[in-house]
Amino acid sequence: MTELTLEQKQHAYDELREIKANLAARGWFPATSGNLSVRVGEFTPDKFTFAVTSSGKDKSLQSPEDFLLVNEKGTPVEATRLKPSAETLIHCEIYKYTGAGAILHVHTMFNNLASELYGEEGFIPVEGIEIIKALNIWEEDATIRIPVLPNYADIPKIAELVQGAIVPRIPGIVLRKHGIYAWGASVAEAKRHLEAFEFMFEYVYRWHLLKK
Ligand SMILES: CSCCC(=O)C(=O)COP(=O)(O)O
Ligand SMILES: [Zn+2]
Repeated sequence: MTELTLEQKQHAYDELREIKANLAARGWFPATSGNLSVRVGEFTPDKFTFAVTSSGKDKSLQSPEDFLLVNEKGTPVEATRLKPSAETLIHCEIYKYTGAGAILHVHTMFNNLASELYGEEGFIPVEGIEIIKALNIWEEDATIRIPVLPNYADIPKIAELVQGAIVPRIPGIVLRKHGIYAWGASVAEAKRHLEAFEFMFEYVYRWHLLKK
């Protein structure tokens, strides 16, 4: 596998910096929550590298210590005192089984509420709303099911469930009462998917209240 260049690393960090600021401006990283990653260089399911946010940082602030490079096991590939996100193993599994280019994880009020509303079912159903097309699903009145996994304290235990939870046409997985992982081929696509999911969660929750 070819060595990464400094330019590739800087480009990935620049992309993460930009999307981090964008999502922070929406208040989508309350209380240091959330993590982001971008894959860099060549990919096989068993060997890849990605840039990920360092753990525990206030994601609404910028610092020279915001990102680091890790391998497919979530281990830093360069000497650093930075710690990768505590949830890096979930990113590893998503990359391995989807070949995605970027993953965005946020905790929002509406993804938490929707995840609890449908937590027992194991998926959040979304029926016939136009924004489903943002996931590149074009059928009329499409109904989709966004997978929800239990929010175990032990991250490796969650990571084990990721492969089985991935639904090929749905680029996201929700952790119950925790947050969403949304992915895409690029940061721009992952952002579009994330925005669509968050719209759906708000719709699902508000519609649930209106129906009562
Ligand atoms: C304060 S939120 C608890 C951890 C979490 O769910 C999260 O997304 C942030 O963890 P990280 O290690 O990536 O900062
Ligand atoms: Zn989280």
